[in-house]
Amino acid sequence: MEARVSKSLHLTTWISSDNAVPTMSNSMRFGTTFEKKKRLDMLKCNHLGTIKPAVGHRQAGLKASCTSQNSPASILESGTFTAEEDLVLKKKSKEIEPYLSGRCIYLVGMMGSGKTTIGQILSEVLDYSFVDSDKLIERAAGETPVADIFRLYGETFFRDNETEVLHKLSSMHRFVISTGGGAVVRPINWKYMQKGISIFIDVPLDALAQRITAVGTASRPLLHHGSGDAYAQTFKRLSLLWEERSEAYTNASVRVSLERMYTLPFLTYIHSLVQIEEYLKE
Ligand SMILES: Nc1ncnc2c1ncn2[C@@H]1O[C@H](COP(=O)(O)OP(=O)(O)O)[C@@H](O)[C@H]1O
Ligand SMILES: O=C(O)C1=C[C@@H](OP(=O)(O)O)[C@@H](O)[C@H](O)C1
Repeated sequence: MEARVSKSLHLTTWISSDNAVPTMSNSMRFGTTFEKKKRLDMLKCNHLGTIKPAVGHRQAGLKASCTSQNSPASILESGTFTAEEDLVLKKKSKEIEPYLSGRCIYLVGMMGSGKTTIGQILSEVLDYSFVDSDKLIERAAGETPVADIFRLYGETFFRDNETEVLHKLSSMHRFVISTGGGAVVRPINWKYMQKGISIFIDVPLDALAQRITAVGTASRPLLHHGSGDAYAQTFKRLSLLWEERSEAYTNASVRVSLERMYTLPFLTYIHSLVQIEEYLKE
């Protein structure tokens, strides 16, 4: 099956050629070598592949996000933080801004470490746009969920497209990018991510296994398992992946360890910003 589909999803047109942020009309286009059924899916879904532009000046005060459909318009305004915490986060982000110079922020870390959750809030605080690389891959495949991409086309196909997505994103500015947990394994991906600042969200495996067991493994094909104790199996699989990947995570510019504070959201964010600041001022 894998051999019959395009090697990549040709994510060509959603980034404008002059390296500016994508416009509302920049949508993903799909490869011409896809098998017939896939072409039909693509035609059906072609209108979905749009990334909203970075909100440079907060005209609407809200954040464009690939995953915003079911979220409150603004997480910062949703009561996640107290007014005081909100102010502290905004003050810190203002201090960082001149050093950041619009560079993208890549969040890396194991499945369930909170890359998406943290990334959405960081993007709001920094007045960046947020994007989840898995969502871009899914979108380019006609809204095919990651689990189905793995099942239908295999992991190599998924990884090739992950690399292509990161390549395209590497010419962007003012994006916080939540990457898939395995994006760190290919050295070429680091070449792209090093155009921006990468943050490794380091969470203990037992906390990851608890979170993932709570939400199930349906969307995480590498953790699918049969019957038996779900927590034990998830923990075991995460441990194996960790053995393969732990070294690759050390390539990140910054490590945010949530070992002791992963249940305190505000500290997570301020800690991430302070770590970015320290790195940028080095
Ligand atoms: N700091 C945190 N404390 C507790 N649970 C969290 C935290 N961050 C994320 N989660 C939960 O863990 C799960 C995975 O988070 P997510 O942001 O999707 O991780 P990732 O993008 O790294 O896979 C979600 O159910 C989310 O609500
Ligand atoms: O660790 C991995 O190899 C993967 C992590 C997933 O992303 P999250 O880390 O967002 O769950 C997704 O990219 C895919 O299922 C593979």
